[in-house]
Amino acid sequence: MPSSESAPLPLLAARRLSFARNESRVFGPLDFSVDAGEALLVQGDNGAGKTTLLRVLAGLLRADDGEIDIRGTRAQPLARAVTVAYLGHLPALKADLSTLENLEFLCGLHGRRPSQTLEVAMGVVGLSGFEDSPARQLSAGQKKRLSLARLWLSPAPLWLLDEPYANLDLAGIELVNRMVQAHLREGGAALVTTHGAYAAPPVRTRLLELGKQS
Ligand SMILES: Nc1ncnc2c1ncn2[C@@H]1O[C@H](COP(=O)(O)OP(=O)(O)OP(=O)(O)O)[C@@H](O)[C@H]1O
Repeated sequence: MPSSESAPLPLLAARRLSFARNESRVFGPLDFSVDAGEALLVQGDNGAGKTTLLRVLAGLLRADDGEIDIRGTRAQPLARAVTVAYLGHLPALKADLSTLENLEFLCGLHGRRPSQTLEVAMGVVGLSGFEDSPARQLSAGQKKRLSLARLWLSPAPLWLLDEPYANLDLAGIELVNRMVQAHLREGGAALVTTHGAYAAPPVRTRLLELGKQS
């Protein structure tokens, strides 16, 4: 007898997803899904297409073929905007605004979890005391931490993290892993790109390897 309760739909599902530049395939066709409460580790060598895949999932690039569903429905721009938080290689900060003003600006654009304050987020990422510093005065690792504070404040359940460990010291790497763990515990999900498994967050993880398909 069929169960009256069906399994929850994956937060994100991709089918036959592929991307090409100048008729040369960058990745795909790929099939994968990510459930709430789990991480998908996207691995591959330099140039394998990890950043390109995340940009396609974030809606910044258009796939050549395939489908992307969010909770079982074809991903429309509005659904992506409220579902996805994208942490790219570049920090996306306003150099002349203070760290706190940057967070205010970004929360104005992307929203904020009501349970969190900007000051608490600054503390979570180890930037207490830097509230009034202009973003341009931050080191590369501090800029990454400020981007992590923005992520921490985001209400979006799906994190797309492109090389989140880059520029971070050991404590920063542990911070990313703790943030991912906490996010997944609260029902979120994360796609994390990395060159190797060395810094993978200790959470329920699926693996997607790019550059291996024929
Ligand atoms: N804007 C662009 N124009 C043309 N080709 C590009 C562009 N961006 C990336 N590529 C090419 O697309 C391929 C995939 O690049 P991508 O940045 O997605 O790889 P990656 O796996 O993220 O690499 P890395 O580990 O070095 O960050 C590479 O061959 C790259 O040269």
